[in-house]
Amino acid sequence: MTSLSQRDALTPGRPARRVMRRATAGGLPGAGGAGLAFRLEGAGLGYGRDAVLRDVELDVAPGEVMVVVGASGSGKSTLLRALAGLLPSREGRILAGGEQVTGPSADRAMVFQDDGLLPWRSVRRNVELPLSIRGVPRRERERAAEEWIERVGLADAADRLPRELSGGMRQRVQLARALVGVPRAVLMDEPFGALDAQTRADMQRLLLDVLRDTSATVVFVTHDVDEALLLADRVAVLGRTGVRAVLETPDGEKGTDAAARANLRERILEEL
Ligand SMILES: Nc1ncnc2c1ncn2[C@@H]1O[C@H](COP(=O)(O)OP(=O)(O)OP(=O)(O)O)[C@@H](O)[C@H]1O
Repeated sequence: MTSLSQRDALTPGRPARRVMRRATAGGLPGAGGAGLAFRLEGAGLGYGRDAVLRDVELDVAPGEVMVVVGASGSGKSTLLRALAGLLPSREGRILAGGEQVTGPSADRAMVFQDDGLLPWRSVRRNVELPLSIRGVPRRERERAAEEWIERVGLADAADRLPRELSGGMRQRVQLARALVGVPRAVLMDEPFGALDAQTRADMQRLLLDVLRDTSATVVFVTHDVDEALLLADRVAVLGRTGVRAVLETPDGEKGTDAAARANLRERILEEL
């Protein structure tokens, strides 16, 4: 069993504070639905002969923002890949919405640090992509893309190519592309890691703002403890081979209670 300290034992199925967020499905057919619950049961993950994470027990409640922190190489991206269905578990089970994860799904959108946008497609066409793949009729996907491009503040850049955008703008496109299809979960791997401090703060605010209107579950990987405190409902700390602790952020608006926040920050740093 992974070393979850007693005081930090997670509560399986704990209702997320943000479960009641409104889904902006934008009328898309087959889109949306409640946030996805994830469950890892004795999961073992690794590459070839090398085990990275062993015997991981973790529950992510529908609609919550679970931020995963840990030292470099502790397996944060590995965990995220497994939730995305890009890496099979070697032991135990990984469940999404009660079903075993066997591969990627449109229900689970990913956002990476390096933007992964298609360089030959404009902002507009990149944002439409998940809807095109799903066969959403042109007019509907154009309308949904337009709405999200506006939402992330890129209305004036909709016809530009990715190379004509700043790093922060490219991450805005990624965010719009991830959310346009109204996924049930968004898996984010250090999405703001390469941005300067000011752009990063802007993106964090934008993310909190757009998530308020979705019911998607979010699993967000970061190195940055302050980013974790700002965004998380709960923070999972990875140690050498597994989840060391799962810590709840204070109730109320995230990050507003300075003393509780400082205390939690200390505890996260102790566990790292
Ligand atoms: N494709 C791969 N093939 C083999 N080993 C890999 C692969 N990807 C990652 N690893 C190894 O798995 C371990 C965990 O890597 P992972 O990228 O998940 O860690 P991380 O916590 O996300 O690190 P960082 O914070 O530096 O991004 C590392 O030892 C890494 O070298």
